[in-house]
Amino acid sequence: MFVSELNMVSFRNHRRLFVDLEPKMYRIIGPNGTGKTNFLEAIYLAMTGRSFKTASLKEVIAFGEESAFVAATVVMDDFARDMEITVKKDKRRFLRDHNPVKNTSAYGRGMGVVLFEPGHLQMVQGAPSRRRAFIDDMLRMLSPAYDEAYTSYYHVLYQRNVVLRKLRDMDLLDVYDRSLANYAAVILRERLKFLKRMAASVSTYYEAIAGEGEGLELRYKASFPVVLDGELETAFYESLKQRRETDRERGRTSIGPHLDDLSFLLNGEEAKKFASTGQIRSIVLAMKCMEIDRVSEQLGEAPVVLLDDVMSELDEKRRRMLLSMIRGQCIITAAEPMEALEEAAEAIDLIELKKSADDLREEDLW
Ligand SMILES: Nc1ncnc2c1ncn2[C@@H]1O[C@H](COP(=O)(O)OP(=O)(O)OP(=O)(O)O)[C@@H](O)[C@H]1O
Repeated sequence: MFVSELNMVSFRNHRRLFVDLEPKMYRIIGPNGTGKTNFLEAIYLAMTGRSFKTASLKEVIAFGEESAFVAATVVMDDFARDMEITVKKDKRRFLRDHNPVKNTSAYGRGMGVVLFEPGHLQMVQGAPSRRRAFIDDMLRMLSPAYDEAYTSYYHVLYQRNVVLRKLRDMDLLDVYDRSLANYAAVILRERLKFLKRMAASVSTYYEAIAGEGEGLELRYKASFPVVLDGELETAFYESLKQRRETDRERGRTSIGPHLDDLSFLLNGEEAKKFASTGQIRSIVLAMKCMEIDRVSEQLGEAPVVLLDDVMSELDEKRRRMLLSMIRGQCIITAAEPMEALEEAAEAIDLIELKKSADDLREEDLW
């Protein structure tokens, strides 16, 4: 899969930019603040309908403008798809092959894009939300059923929390508990199935990167007692029911997939507490390699890979390992030139692109 054309207008600091791309590796090297990450954000947004920088899409509108526009032609299975997003202050429009699409799930269906940015290096030691986000983002891309359960779960969770804080309506709370249990069971089953499948591949990658014969294991840490037979939904509902009073005092739901965590064990010890910086980087890299593999396997073709400023965080061996994992289109940003990139990737010059986009006529863009 690859992006063959990318077009943006009033997108962050890019007033106008148009580029033709091929299914190969590109590098964008330039000083801080030139818009390298914004360029990757535009690709990610055009493919998925979501930004990896913000939940509030209107932030992508260039300062002082009324709207932002980003469009990409994505070639998948030798078939070109036109993806187009317009964001205004109070509304947004998603078009897939020129047809309006209501939600991001339908918009980005079948699109494969893997992002690796410095924040991901916090996956092992950072807050549990980072680990959940890693699994959730991947599963949402791979499984429409997961995506649906995930969106519904957070919607119901919000409503349950409102009832806990403001109302004393037990019947309503019961309706939310049953609904939450239904979505939680889907989320949990899919997460556990996924972890079981990916554990072996992550540990193989880890050994290849670290090369020290250390065993890496992944463990799911649930916030409530998990039963693994068909009773999961009922068991979670009962746990929620028992917690109603405590949850009411706290004003929030104290168990569920929104609080679960993942832990990494190196030779049986918690990596979060004991691993060295190098070992932690190897774990994250192993997770990313697994992600690229998994998305390729699911889609039957290599995803678009976006590497934002991570090369300088990796040593030469890990850089080369990562580059060797990438089969299809990949766009890599860095503030400074580096040997591995000069050899492997073609340059994209944002300044030159901006100059040539200035020559485009208005009607070519909208
Ligand atoms: N909505 C917006 N409108 C205009 N400019 C914006 C907007 N949002 C961010 N910017 C500008 O974009 C620039 C940051 O761009 P970006 O993060 O892509 O830089 P970068 O080249 O990746 O830099 P670094 O190497 O530091 O990561 C900043 O100068 C910021 O002010």
